[in-house]
Amino acid sequence: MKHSPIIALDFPALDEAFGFLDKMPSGLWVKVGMELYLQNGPDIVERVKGRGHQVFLDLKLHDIPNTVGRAMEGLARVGADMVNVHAAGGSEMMERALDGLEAGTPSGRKRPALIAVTQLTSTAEEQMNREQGIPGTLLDSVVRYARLADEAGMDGVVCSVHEASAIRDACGEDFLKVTPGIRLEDGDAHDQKRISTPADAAHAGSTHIVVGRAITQAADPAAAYETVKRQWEVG
Ligand SMILES: O=c1ccn([C@@H]2O[C@H](COP(=O)(O)O)[C@@H](O)[C@H]2O)c(=O)[nH]1
Repeated sequence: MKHSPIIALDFPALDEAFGFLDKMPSGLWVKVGMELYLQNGPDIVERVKGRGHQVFLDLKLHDIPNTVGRAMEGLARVGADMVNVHAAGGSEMMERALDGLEAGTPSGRKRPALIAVTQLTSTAEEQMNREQGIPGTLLDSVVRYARLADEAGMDGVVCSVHEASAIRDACGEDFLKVTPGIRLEDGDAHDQKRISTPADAAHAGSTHIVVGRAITQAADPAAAYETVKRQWEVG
């Protein structure tokens, strides 16, 4: 199932993020990442949600199982709709993250979706082989992490569009495939290595696309958002 594009609110300050949102339609999916969260604190999530948006809190937790489990218990109270960890932390860490999230979610509130980052979209295969010491193809590594995440009870993964269809085959249609690295045709890749267009993402079976600079740095962000949304919906 395709969800609305998630806009990455990669701004340092609250007033910049809200200034941006003032120009955008209501009822968006937005992503609060480390930049905004660490400089503005947990309240940022409720404040963005108070404006009628759904929030993916992208903190990519990666630590020992006990630490991640306890951190997730706290994060469950912050009010995000989706949170994440790094699959490289291992199955025990992911299981403890899920336990923490379930324990911390206030009664009557839906548990946030929990997804695991496979290989960052800024990682290229050669770099993975050389720097992480993981041999073989990037696709194999991503699918392996996706299976591990599925077995640990995660609701889905963060991957690039290039791996989405293989993950659908391995983990099923309902397993979330949240895909950053989205660019409009001929857009600047910046630091991303595995990029794709919204239409490619729709064809590959992404369930969510995450779009930052292609919208936030556009001359007309609202128009750029509409273009992304149209291409994603039409596929
Ligand atoms: O593998 C990953 C995981 C997370 N991200 C995040 O998505 C956005 C992408 O921003 P762009 O400006 O569209 O490149 C950004 O917030 C990253 O932290 C990712 O890119 N890749």
